[in-house]
Amino acid sequence: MASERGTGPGVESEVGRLRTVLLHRPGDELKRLTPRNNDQLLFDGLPWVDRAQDEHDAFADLLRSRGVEVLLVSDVLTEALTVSGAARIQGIAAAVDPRRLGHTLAQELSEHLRTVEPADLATVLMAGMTFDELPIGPGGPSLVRRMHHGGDFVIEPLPNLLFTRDSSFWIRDRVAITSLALPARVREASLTDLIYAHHPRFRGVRRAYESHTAPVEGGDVLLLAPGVIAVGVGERTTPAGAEALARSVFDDNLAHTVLVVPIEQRRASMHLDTVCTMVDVDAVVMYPAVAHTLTAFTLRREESGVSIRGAEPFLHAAAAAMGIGKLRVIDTGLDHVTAEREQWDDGNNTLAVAPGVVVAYERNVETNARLEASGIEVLRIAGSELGSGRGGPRCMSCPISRD
Ligand SMILES: NC(=[NH2+])NCCC[C@H](N)C(=O)O
Repeated sequence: MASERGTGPGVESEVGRLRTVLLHRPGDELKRLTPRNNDQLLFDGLPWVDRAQDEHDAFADLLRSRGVEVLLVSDVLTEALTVSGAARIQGIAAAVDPRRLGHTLAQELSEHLRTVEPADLATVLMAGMTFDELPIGPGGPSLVRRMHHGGDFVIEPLPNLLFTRDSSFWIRDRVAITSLALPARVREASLTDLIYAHHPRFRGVRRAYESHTAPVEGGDVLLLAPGVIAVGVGERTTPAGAEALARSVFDDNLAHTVLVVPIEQRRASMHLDTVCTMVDVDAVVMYPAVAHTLTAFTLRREESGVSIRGAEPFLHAAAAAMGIGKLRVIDTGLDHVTAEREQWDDGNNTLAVAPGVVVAYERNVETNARLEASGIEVLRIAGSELGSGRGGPRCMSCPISRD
């Protein structure tokens, strides 16, 4: 079981020594991708699954070699489903959609899934199910069953589960279950919700941000310093989501300042962490094209309510909120084309395992060289297959405990 307790949960920064992290080893859900559905499922190609798993294993091993405890979604999900009947009911209810299946089939399928072993149920919840795979006999007549093609999904697969950053994140000792913006990802949060509600390891953990309406995704949330959070607003997190998150962290005393950062609404910059991640307590790596144009609204908790200032340059607003003279930007100084290519390949999407030590994709040769020239230690991983989902080391990890 992955449930022996290591360090207690809690995350207050982007860079404190990483103790425990939640990853998802890509599995059968990636085998569902075809040239017809990959766009909708938010992959830019069809990854070679075995190789993606090798790359991911190397990523997890690298983290372990640095003393990080790695929890895998499939393990904690299976464990939660094993110990809790309520978890099973919750997972099944979120996966079986009567609007799509009709009542007859939805009921039959739910009944069947209640009898399935936890590990197999976990697989169905992650990898989905096709009509061909429906294990149940004809039962009552179902027009739905007759009219769908065998390869159609009875339960949609969740290939983006790989990006554990987006479906939950921690602020201090609380976990936030996010509200994902795009249909292909909405159900992911039902699994993180289930894990944190029912896994014995997380018993008693309180929630942050309980709004399940306005979209907020973890890739948009950066914990710049204790009490200071940056939230990107663009393709995923909405203004209403950022506002709701700010109010909620103020109410719960988890932060005093939230910087709301508008980012371009396009795929290349879908989350704030695709253009900016922290590499040290006072340093970020940023996509050069936006480094000096990014702005921020500063929301502050005041006695009289919430004040809003700005927008003003992000780097100034951030340094002021963090109480430091200057937020260092590692100047990747790249020419436009290289910078754009490496941004697309998640060169700015680094995961800090300690201040000044980051995991990065090896393919972003120039960005990594600049990071090293600035004194940052870069731990390189392969990502030729993992990267086809457009996510790097930060997106693929949800820190649960940092010093
Ligand atoms: N935090 C991140 N940048 N996550 C990347 C998520 C990639 C995923 N394919 C999506 O489009 O949603």
